[in-house]
Amino acid sequence: MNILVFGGVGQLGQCLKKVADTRGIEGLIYLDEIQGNILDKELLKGLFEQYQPKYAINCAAYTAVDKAEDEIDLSRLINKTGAENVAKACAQFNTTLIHISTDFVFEGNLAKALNEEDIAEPINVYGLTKLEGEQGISQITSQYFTLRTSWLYSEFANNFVKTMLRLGKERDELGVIIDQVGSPTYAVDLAGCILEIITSKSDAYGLYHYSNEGVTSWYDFAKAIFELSDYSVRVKPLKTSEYPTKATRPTYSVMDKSKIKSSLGIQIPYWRDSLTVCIKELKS
Ligand SMILES: NC(=O)C1=CN([C@@H]2O[C@H](COP(=O)(O)OP(=O)(O)OC[C@H]3O[C@@H](n4cnc5c(N)ncnc54)[C@H](OP(=O)(O)O)[C@@H]3O)[C@@H](O)[C@H]2O)C=CC1
Ligand SMILES: Cc1cn([C@H]2C[C@H](O)[C@@H](COP(=O)(O)OP(=O)(O)O[C@H]3O[C@@H](C)C(=O)[C@@H](O)[C@H]3O)O2)c(=O)[nH]c1=O
Repeated sequence: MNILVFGGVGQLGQCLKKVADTRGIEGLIYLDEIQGNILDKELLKGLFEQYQPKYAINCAAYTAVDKAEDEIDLSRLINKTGAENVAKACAQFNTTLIHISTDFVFEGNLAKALNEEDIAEPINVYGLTKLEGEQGISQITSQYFTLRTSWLYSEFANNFVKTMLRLGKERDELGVIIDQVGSPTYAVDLAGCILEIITSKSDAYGLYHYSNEGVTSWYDFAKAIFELSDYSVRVKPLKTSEYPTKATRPTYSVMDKSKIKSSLGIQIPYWRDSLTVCIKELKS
């Protein structure tokens, strides 16, 4: 069984490789942005003809949240048009699409865990273009799983955990935002979830929320990163207004994961337990 992985050398792509190799799952083809450029329809057609994939996993995305504010066209091209291109190829070749989206589709102004039925009202360009991608896919094929996730980190590529550890080596004190709350997600856990969906051969297609269990702020997350890594960095709590960024981020972006647990039987680890695993991997 062939499985095409677009964005196969990004953070989630590398986590998929790690988990698939550990579990002995074969057939995944990891494509970088040249081998599997989701903007090149002819290239996609050739790949689908060659591999006749049962699944395509779309991890390819424009993920630079602040930069997206100045690069709306490029962000939309990759997150909307690119996702739609993959969906069209999937529809043509009877391939199931597994697509990844984000908690940043929500405004995040309510202290409530949001489910898949809640209205998405993005407050930044990245979130808007990811929502457009989700919507485009659902109009092209019914054979898709879109998984919204949040605050991804891992031992691979760039992410908040690795940024904190890098800055923690350079500075004695760091200021980190305390009034933005969400659920960190170990990308290795998300990769495991994706592979469970594939191996279960589920046809319960649709939109799902997946993050690690529990809720925290970026500040508390940073504190936990340093505690578990035995770094003696002082972390200063900042209000959002004290750490200006180009893109506005949701204040409360916690997702309700009941649907993925009940419909697909996915078990989800608690964020701090998974962070402990990741920090151990980074130390080893
Ligand atoms: N990171 C996070 O915190 C979160 C991510 N997500 C979503 O999860 C998914 C995976 O994210 P993550 O692995 O962290 O992101 P990464 O940025 O690590 O990986 C995305 C990959 O897509 C590649 N890419 C960009 N443009 C194209 C293109 N035209 N064709 C093919 N590949 C392309 C990038 O290549 P290059 O680097 O060369 O541009 C990169 O390798 C994305 O859909 C993202 O929106 C959701 C919530 C949180
Ligand atoms: C580096 C740094 C960041 N921050 C804040 C800024 C921001 O509010 C928060 C996280 O910053 P980052 O830029 O690392 O993360 P950011 O790019 O906002 O992360 C988001 O990425 C996209 C792709 C998603 O889909 C989201 O789920 C989410 O993970 O931490 C500090 O307060 N202090 C710091 O030293």
